[in-house]
Amino acid sequence: MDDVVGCFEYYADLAEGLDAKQKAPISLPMKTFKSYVIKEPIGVVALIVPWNYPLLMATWKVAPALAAGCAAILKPSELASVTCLELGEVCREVDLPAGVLNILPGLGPEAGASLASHPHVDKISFTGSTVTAVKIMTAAAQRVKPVTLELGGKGPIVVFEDVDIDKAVEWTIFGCFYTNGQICSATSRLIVHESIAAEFLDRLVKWSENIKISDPLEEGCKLGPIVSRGQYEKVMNFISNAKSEGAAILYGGNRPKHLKKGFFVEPTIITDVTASMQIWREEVFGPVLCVKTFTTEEEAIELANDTHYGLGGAVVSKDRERCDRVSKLLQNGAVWVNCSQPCFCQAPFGGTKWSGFGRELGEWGLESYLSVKQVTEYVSDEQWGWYQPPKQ
Ligand SMILES: NC(=O)c1ccc[n+]([C@@H]2O[C@H](COP(=O)([O-])OP(=O)(O)OC[C@H]3O[C@@H](n4cnc5c(N)ncnc54)[C@H](O)[C@@H]3O)[C@@H](O)[C@H]2O)c1
Ligand SMILES: C[N+](C)(C)CC=O
Repeated sequence: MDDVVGCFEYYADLAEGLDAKQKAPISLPMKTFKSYVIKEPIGVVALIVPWNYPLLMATWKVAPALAAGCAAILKPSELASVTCLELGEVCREVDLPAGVLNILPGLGPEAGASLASHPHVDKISFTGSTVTAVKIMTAAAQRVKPVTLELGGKGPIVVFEDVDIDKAVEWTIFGCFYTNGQICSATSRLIVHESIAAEFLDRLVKWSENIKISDPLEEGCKLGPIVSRGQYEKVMNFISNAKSEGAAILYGGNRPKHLKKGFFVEPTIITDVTASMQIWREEVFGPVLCVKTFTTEEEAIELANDTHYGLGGAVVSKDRERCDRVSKLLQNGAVWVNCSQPCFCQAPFGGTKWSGFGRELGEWGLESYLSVKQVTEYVSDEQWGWYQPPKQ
C-alpha cells in the first residue's frame, strides 16, 4: 500500500542542534526529499474472544485482520466455541486458503496463554475480563508484542430532571438488563437527579415487573438464563454482598419463583448505595442495576467518572447543550445521548482506563492490524553537500 504523504524542502542550515560553525560550510544547498508511508500486515495475530457475543466478537476481529492481510488464530471461549468453529467451516467453504484463519478452541490458561507468549504470534487482540487482560499483557510484554484490549465496564447512565420519564426508564432498563446484563458496555450505574428520583424508581420497578423472564426460545422472552453456574453464583454473590454492605434491594435479587431450574436471576435494582461498595465499583455482568442520586451537573459527572472503568456511558436530558457538555466530560470510549447500547460498525468501539485500549470497527479496527512504515527518498540530482569532497 503506497500512500504518498507529501514532499518537503529541507534546509540543511536550519537543522536543529547544529552550531554556527557546523552550519557554515553548508551554505544553502537546498535539497528535496519525498516521504511516504507503507502499511503492511502486522503478521500472525492471535484473536482471543469471550463467551458473550461469541460470533460477533470474533467477526469484529477476524474481518479486519484478514482484510489487513494478516494470518489469524481465533481462540473462542471454552463456554461458547461452536459458532466460531462454524465460522471456520464457512471460511473453508468459500475457499479461504488453508492456514489463513485457524480456530483454536481450548481452555484460557492453556490455549489462550500459549498464544499470548508464543514467539511466532506478532500481535494479540483480546476481548474479555480485565483480570485476564493483565495476564495477557504481562505475557506479551516479555516479547514486546502489541496488544489491543477490549475489556469490562461499569457504565453510568446519567438522567437529568427534564426528561420524559417513561422514555428514560425504558433506556435505563435496556441499558442494563438487555442480554441479561451480560454486555461489556452495560450502563449498570443509574445516576438520577434527586428531584425525579422517587417517581423514576417507582416506574422503573413497574417496568421491571413487566419483563418476561423465560426460556429464551419462548415468544416474548426478554430475559433468559445466565450463561453458566459459575457466573450465576457470581451474580448472586454480588447481590448478597451488596445487602451485607448495607444497600437495599428495591426490586428483584432472587431466582424468579416460576422458574425452578436454570440459572435465572430477576432483574435487580439496588438503592442506598455508597461509592465505596463493591456493587458500585465492580462489574457484575448480570441484570443488576445500582442507583445513586445527584443534585448538580458537576456532582453527576464526578459520580459517573468515579470508576476504574471507561467503556460505555450515557446521558439523558432534553437539553442538547447539556448533553454535549456532559458527553465531552464522561471518561468513556462510547457515550450515548438519550439512549444506551446502540453500536454501529462504522464508529470506533473501545474503552479507556481499565476497559482497555485500542479501537475495533471501521478504519480504526483495520489500522490495528497494520504496521506503518515511513520511507524517505532523496530525489534531487544534486550532491547533498553536507560534507566537502576530498581534494584530488
Ligand atoms: N469491551 C468489549 O468489547 C467486551 C466485549 C465482550 C465482553 N467483554 C468482557 O469480557 C468479560 C466476560 O468474558 P469472559 O468471562 O469470557 O472473559 P475471560 O477474560 O474470562 O475470557 C476471555 C477469553 O480469554 C481466555 N483466557 C482466559 N484466561 C486466559 C489466559 N491466562 N491467557 C489467555 N487467554 C485466556 C478465555 O478462554 C476466553 O477465550 C467481561 O468482563 C466483559 O465485560 C468486553
Ligand atoms: C461489544 N458489544 C457491546 C457488542 C458486546 C460487549 O459485550
